[in-house]
Amino acid sequence: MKHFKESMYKLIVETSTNLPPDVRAAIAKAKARENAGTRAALSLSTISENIAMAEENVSPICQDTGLPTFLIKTPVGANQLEMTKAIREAIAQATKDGKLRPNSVDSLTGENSGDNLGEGTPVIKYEQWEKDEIDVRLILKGGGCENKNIQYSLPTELEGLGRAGRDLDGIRKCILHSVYQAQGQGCSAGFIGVGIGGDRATGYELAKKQLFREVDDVNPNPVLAKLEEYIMENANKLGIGTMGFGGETTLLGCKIGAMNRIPASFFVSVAYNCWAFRRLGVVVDPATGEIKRWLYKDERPIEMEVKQIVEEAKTEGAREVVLTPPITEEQIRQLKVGDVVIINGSMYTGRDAIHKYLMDHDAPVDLNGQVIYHCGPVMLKDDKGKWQVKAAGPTTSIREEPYQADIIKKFGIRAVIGKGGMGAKTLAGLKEHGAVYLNAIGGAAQYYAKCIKEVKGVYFLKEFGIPEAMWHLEVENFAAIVTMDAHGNSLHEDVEKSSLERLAQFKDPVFK
Ligand SMILES: O=C(O)C[C@H](O)C(=O)O
Ligand code: SF4
Repeated sequence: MKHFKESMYKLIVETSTNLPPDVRAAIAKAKARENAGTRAALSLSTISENIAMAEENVSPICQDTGLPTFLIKTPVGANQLEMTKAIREAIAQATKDGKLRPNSVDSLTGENSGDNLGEGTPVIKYEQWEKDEIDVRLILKGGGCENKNIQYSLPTELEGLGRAGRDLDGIRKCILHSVYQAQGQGCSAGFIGVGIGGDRATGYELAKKQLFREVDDVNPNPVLAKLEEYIMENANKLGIGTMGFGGETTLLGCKIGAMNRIPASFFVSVAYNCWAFRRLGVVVDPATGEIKRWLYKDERPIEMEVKQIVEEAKTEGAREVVLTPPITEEQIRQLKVGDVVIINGSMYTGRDAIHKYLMDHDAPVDLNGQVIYHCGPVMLKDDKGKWQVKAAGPTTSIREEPYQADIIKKFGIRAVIGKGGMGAKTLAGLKEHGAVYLNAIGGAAQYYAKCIKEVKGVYFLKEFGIPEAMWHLEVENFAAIVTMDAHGNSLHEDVEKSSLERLAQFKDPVFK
């Protein structure tokens, strides 16, 4: 097993930087369904470009490299302790090399371990089998989509759909609802794994296991195969679309598994995965630890499609407005939902720790007229001690909802960039104080990293760690869409409302 650690390192880097062919094909198919020039088509073009860039740069597709989760099958008698040790070393090395973001945070102290190792991270699960080879599969599932996982306990009442009973039709309603409630916040279009039955823990485990299936396999259970087909067809009628901007594709894959339950419990558990569905595997020789073959890596003729998509990218007919901070209130009041804003100059990252901190402390810099970017980047110091941006897409903004309006007011911030939209309190704050919310494309971490020309400084790095620190960035041509303006309009509110109306069309029983 001399080469096992090296094989695991290769698997981690490849999973973080190179999306598997089945996922790419699903995204290319989605793009083909959208009308050219729409926001959805533009977003999918950016996503496709980002996928190609990540592969070329051997850098993370998305800055959130998630919770590494390994599923391993070993021959009877394989030394699992030795394998775990090698995996942990490979994880630490990949983190040091900027292929993974340091993502392991002490839940009590908030301290980031810095190397992705800690109590419960990474997750490694072993099973034994009769074959004389080791099968290692890895998923890097980010936090934004993980937060959109949902578990239903039947019977239940669902908004838009009414009563969901303890039968196949109740299950159908839960799954449709799970896609609706995620809106664009888990970086739609997404993939879902569904677990029917079990207890609360094994139900979610079964749901996550479904994510290891190939996107276009057919469920061996004909009842579940029919349900998967139904969900794929109808969830895409909800109109939530890529990033929640509206559009034809909301769901890219649906895989359902079932297990027994005990009489009193009936759970339907849904694991939501963003479009940046990083899942790969290898078959390893148990004697040498070398990779014998890759899994999920069939050859598909999709490269052409990706290139073609990139060429089409500039078809959007929206108004483009260039802004250079500090931005004035007058400039902001002229913007409206749908405008594309191009930022040149300074912006500051700020996410959960910074927002909480700024509520009752001063900012380390003058934020008047400035732009806050909800982003936890992957950063590496080069030989000269200068910070380099390895990946820098937006994080889910709704987590800052309790703070955002107050912080805009307190510091005179004019624009907030993030993804997934924000709520009523922020919308009112934008109107009152003259600010806008700009939606960047979630997961497009290479695309945005390229717009960052320089890291001008960093605050609170020691206190909060790399993802949560406040990074002062110099950007050029950083594009984002106004989805909440200073006049009380919110695209997110509109899409949520219309998708709820559309959800209601699935109220009547289908599976009796
Ligand atoms: O933590 C992040 O960078 C992003 C997160 O995955 C999210 O989707 O909000
Ligand atoms: S930012 Fe979006 S694409 Fe990246 S991990 Fe989070 S949900 Fe996935």
